[in-house]
Amino acid sequence: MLPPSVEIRNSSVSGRGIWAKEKKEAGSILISVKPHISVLSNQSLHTHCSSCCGPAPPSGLKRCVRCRMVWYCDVNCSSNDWTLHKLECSALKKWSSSAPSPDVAIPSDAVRCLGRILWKRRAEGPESIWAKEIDSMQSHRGSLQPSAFESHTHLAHFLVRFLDLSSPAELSEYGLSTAGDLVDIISKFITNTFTLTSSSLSALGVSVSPLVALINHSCDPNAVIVYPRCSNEPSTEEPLMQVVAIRDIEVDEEILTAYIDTTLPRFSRQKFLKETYNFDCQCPSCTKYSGVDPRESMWCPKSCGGKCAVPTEENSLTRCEKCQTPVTSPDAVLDVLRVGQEALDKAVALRSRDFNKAKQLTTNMIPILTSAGLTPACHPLLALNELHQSLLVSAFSSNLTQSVLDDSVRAAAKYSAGLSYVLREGHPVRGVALADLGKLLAVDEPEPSTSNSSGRDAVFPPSGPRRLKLALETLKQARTELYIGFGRKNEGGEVGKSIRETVVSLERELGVWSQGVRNVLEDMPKPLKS
Ligand SMILES: C[S@@+](CC[C@H](N)C(=O)[O-])C[C@H]1O[C@@H](n2cnc3c(N)ncnc32)[C@H](O)[C@@H]1O
Repeated sequence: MLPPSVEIRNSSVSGRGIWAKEKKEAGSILISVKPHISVLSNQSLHTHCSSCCGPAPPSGLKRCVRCRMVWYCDVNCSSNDWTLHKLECSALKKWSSSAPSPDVAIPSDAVRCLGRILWKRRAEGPESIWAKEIDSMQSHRGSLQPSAFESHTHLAHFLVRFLDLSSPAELSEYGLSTAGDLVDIISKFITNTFTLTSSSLSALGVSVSPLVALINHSCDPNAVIVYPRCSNEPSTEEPLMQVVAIRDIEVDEEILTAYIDTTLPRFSRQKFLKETYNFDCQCPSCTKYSGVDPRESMWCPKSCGGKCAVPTEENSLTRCEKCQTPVTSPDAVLDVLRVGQEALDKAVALRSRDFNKAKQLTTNMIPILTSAGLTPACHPLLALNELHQSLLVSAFSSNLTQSVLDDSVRAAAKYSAGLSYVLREGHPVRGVALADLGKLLAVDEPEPSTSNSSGRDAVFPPSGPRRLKLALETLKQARTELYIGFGRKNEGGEVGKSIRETVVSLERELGVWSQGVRNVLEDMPKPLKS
């Protein structure tokens, strides 16, 4: 159901879209729906519930006893999912028994999601509202990009195997008359699917909502899609998908979200949008960016405080926007950007297989990119700092030393600083990054510095009470941003909730510390009055 404050309109450039009928403030929830279908990724299947998509409850998840591949919070969640799961349960068993190796024993989330769409379509009937809403989603069947042929063919091949179809005639059971109809449903899926995320924005799988899929794209969006998860309890309403305004939206303004990671440089964004969504983005960030784009920026070679655009193959002569000093060795910068991207791709791929190698790569690469002059907002330095922070934090459980903690704080601070140039205030990614930084600053220091010298004070991160004060300020800023990004009504979602307690305990701790100092001062011998 479309809320009364928004409406569907047509645009000559981007087809249908959703427009605001009322003025909406930043942090307003514009749309709140349960997606038609949500499916966990293979990695999340045993850590999250396949019905409400929430994390494992304290008592642990319970596995489906038949296929032994999907897990649920409890019997309520499993029975809520049963009407759909019963259709896929035997298909999952069959797939796994014929899989050539254990790492391909479960079909991808895309194949499982398409399977669920088709099974549900068959169960509801092609004339049902549910099926009509799915059918109404945009398809690019007639104008597929050559680069998309392979992914569509792959998906079609695996889907046919998953549904156990032995002839094209069997497609009719699902309301599809030809192989072209299969391509159509795959194109609808690719064009209109969202990443299902946790309450702290980790990718969990995919979801499909024909209503939210009506929203068009901008690289500088005025709204975001979140799954704030306001209760830890399993619920039939979850996963709840919400579209939240991240800045004030005027009457008759189009609501726009970003389909892609907008911290990427323009070339990568445009390539991805063309290949996956079949359009050339004409948003202001792609066409009218004035000044140096922070995603592709480096510091002035003369350190005047200004920035230069990083050189590209097409334009190697770039200058500081403030003092006009040219970038002296553009080829060296181009090499560093290329090597940095390769290291990022390799570290992401190694992350789950060889954690230490991934950490070594980010540890070695970040100083090279930094000393080449890239700003913390520049790609791929921003992404490397994010990855480095998360790799260091994963090392906490085995070995928390002061230096690992300080390195994590520094990486988190650089990541947050970089994001602040690229994403507007209130973007949930900024809010979560600030919350992570604040929480790291609030971790008990294994070996706090006892030095009060001014030299030590200049070092980042500070130690002792100055560190706690910084933690408190960071968490308060995070709370402000999370209230926008995850919706004011949701009070910042689960991340907002999780930092509230830390803020209270930090205020208490700092209050106790200040009182302690006052007591010591009062106890000091007073100078004798002359
Ligand atoms: C999720 S759908 C959005 C709704 C779609 N406009 C419709 O009519 O159903 C995504 C598709 O909308 C179009 N689209 C979205 N944002 C666009 C934009 N900024 N410029 C041009 N086309 C856009 C593209 O065709 C894209 O593949």
